[in-house]
Amino acid sequence: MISRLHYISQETADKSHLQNIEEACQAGVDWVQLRVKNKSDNEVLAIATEAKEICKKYKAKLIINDHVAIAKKVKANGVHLGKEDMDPAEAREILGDRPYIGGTANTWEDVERLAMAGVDYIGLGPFRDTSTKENLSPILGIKGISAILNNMIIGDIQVPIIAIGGIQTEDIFDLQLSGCHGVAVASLINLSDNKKETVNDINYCLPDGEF
Ligand SMILES: Cc1ncc(COP(=O)(O)OP(=O)(O)O)c(N)n1
Ligand SMILES: Cc1nc(C(=O)O)sc1CCOP(=O)(O)O
Ligand SMILES: [Mg+2]
Repeated sequence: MISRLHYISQETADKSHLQNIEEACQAGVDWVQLRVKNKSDNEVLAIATEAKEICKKYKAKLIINDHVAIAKKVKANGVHLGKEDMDPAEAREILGDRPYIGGTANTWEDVERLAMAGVDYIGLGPFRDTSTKENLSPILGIKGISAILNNMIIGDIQVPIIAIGGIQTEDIFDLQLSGCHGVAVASLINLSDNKKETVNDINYCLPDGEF
């Protein structure tokens, strides 16, 4: 089952990826994407190994951003791959059937391509501007996201869509009404002064149940 809330790790001014992951898990997230940038493969592997232990303790799924070999080594629950990353079909060959493979889309053509490639979910964004990621694709807003979701209905494409990029709690009802399966957030949780309350508020806006 693809969770409706995807928590994305970040280093913040005073906390490491691992500290933020532990706090997010304590606050109740059950899907953690480890997104480490600008570190060597060995450093990412070391962080991923510890992240796996934290996720195991809290029964959360661990998804590794970008690094397929590291996902395999630490027996992560899946990988998230962007346009510049490994092709999802190649990742499937390496990882086998079980792990989740997610892909990033910014356009309808991206969604069609990823659906054909057999990804398990699609991260669709950016919803709005955000300083969490460099070199953002064009901003979609609710109109852009709704247009793509309508095309999916017309084309009978049924891959869960996870909206991403600058999402705040008050955006989530509209995103959910537009047909998104869920949302992915980094700074909303990582910078929160009360992570439990933030996670509860996000979950309140998302329906229960399986896709
Ligand atoms: C759920 C989700 N959606 C999109 C992304 C972006 O992935 P990518 O395009 O590979 O960019 P980076 O995250 O690697 O900068 C994501 N990570 N998660
Ligand atoms: C990792 C990422 N990918 C995006 C995309 O549009 O593909 S936006 C984004 C950043 C998400 O972090 P925050 O919730 O802090 O904005
Ligand atoms: Mg990437």
